[in-house]
Amino acid sequence: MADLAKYTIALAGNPNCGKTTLFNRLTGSNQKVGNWPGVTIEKKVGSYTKIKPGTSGKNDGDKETVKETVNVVDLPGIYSLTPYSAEEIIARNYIVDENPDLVINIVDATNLERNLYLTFQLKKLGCPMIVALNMMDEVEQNGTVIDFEKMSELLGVPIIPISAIEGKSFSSKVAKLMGYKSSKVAEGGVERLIAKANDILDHSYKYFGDNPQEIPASENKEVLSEESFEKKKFDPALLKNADNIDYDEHSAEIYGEIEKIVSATVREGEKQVQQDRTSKIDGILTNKWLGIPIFLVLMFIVFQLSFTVGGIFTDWIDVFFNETLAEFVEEWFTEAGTADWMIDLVVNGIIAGVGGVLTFVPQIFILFMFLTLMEDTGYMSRVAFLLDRIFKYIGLSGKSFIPLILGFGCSVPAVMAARTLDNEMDRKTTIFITPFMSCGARLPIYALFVGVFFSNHYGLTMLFLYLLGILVAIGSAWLLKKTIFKGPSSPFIMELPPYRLPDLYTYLKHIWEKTRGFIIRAGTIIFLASVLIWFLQGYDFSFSAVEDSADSILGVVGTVIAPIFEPLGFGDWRAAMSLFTGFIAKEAVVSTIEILYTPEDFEMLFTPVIALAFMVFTLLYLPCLAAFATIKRELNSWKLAILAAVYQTAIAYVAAFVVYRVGLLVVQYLM
Ligand SMILES: Nc1nc2c(ncn2[C@@H]2O[C@H](COP(=O)(O)OP(=O)(O)OP(=O)(O)O)[C@@H](O)[C@H]2O)c(=O)[nH]1
Ligand SMILES: [Mg+2]
Repeated sequence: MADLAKYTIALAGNPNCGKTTLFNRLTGSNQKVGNWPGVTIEKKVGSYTKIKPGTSGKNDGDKETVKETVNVVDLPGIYSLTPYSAEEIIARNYIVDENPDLVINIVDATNLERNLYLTFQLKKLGCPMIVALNMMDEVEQNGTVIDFEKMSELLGVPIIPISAIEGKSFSSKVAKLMGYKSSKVAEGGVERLIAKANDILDHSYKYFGDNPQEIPASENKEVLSEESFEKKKFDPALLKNADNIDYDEHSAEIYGEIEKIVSATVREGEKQVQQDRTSKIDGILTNKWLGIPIFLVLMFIVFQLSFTVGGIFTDWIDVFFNETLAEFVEEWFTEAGTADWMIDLVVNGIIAGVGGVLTFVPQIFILFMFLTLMEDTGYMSRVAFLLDRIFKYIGLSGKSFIPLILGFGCSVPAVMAARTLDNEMDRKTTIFITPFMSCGARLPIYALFVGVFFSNHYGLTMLFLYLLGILVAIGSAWLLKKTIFKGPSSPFIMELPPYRLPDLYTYLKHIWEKTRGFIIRAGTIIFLASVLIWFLQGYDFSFSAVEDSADSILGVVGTVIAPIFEPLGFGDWRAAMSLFTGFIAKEAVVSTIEILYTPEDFEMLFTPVIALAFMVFTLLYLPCLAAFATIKRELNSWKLAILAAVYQTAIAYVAAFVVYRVGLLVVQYLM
């Protein structure tokens, strides 16, 4: 098999038209799909293999099968080739500069008028292309009929109707089970699309030019002989002018043309299934008064579920690590005559540290289930819409809310998602405030503390922490927009996609990927952090073992630092050091606590008020190393990145102080 890719196909289309869904189907990848525009912000490359023409003589002894690799590039969505924001420029430049051998232009068939504009521009550019008319399942549900052949003739490009979500095999069966009306027209569409793409690649058919007459009619396509076969790119000279083309020239005429094509080829159905469903659901979920309370109640339910349902599994895992596994290893090692320090490292370092984090996998899993569902159904863009009113008031675009919600998962992709904001000041502000959104890695910290100190009010305490994060983010945005990132904000133009059932297969795969990521972190970075913490708490500066961990390296350093946190209630050196290891990864706070504290000490040194102040501090203080590095990269400035970290930590300090003091007063007067 050839190692180097022989061909490259680029997937181009409007935002939210299903490019990544198709990409995942074509290449077996698992890139992020979500029901809102602007999910993909970087180009992603995957590949599939095809058989080299003339080599597939199955029973022909002479000819072995030679496979060729076709690279498929998933691009961010664009409305036109005159792009505005960073991720649109990536997509546009890829098509213009990298000369892909073929562009598959994915068109949302439920929204032809808007989507075909890009098709016209791609034609203007002159690259070889096919149109994949996606979402055919939805088109058919409405009873709409499209005359593809005629449309293909009028447009001058081959058109293949597909339903990327039904894709192939397992997924399509699950899609049906989930209530998807499978699309008759699009059945096998993805396979037909691949065949057509291969056909074009094999024969270097050139479908391009503004002039449909130039497109070879199917019967007199130039078929290359096997010997003379060589990869032929379309004439790059055509693209030399790519930068000089005024893509928006004659846009009124183009829209006129599109209207003609659509009215000549589309017979609208009677029903408007998606629209009706969407407006019904939106009547409640985006209601002016009910919208936000419903969102809060949903969050509360999720936290409560993660505690009650996840809690059952959490207990089992806890018993497994702290009793079954720890005892087994200890016995086994003792019998084998393993050195005491080694037993201590494995049992009290690794098992306690890594196990302490893994205990919370079920809780994380349930939270991810909800967040992913929010993203996949389209509810997330509604929340953005609801909060737009508040955001507008503070001068920030509602678009900022998407990176913010992604921040509930992990700050790294969330900070990157701020690229979708075209306004530079809005983008920087969003990057600054995204880490205030409580990421998944912080959940184990709360789960640990809330489980011990607030088990009767689990959902409420969690909701309080998450809301505090949101409020601090909003307040900070207001402050930043008034000071260092002054400037007008761009209007919110995100369209609300129709509600869609997620494709169960992709959905489960996404949750699994996220959970797996969490488990892998526990096995790698938390593993190493646990070993390090174990060493630092067991040895002093001359590397000799210490009896009392207060004399250890960690103990000595911690004792110097701890007074800083005294006013916040947790001036204990162990708590202080856990905040430091938390910079490596947030879960390491839990590992450190598990390694350093005995359960008795833990419950004695923390009270509910101190626990709350501690959680508030971990919620708001500087994010982990990976997030910090991302912030630095995206802001492209050490100065700003450090400023962000200092700002976040200062806010955390003040907030934890307030919570602690107010908490003490409340306890004093009420209890
Ligand atoms: N009903 C239906 N939904 C689809 C189909 N293809 C994609 N979707 C859904 O459309 C939404 C958007 O899909 P994506 O693949 O993320 O779209 P994209 O074009 O990559 O979007 P951006 O990366 O934001 O530009 C998701 O909710 C998909 O599940 C389809 O054929 N039928
Ligand atoms: Mg995408």
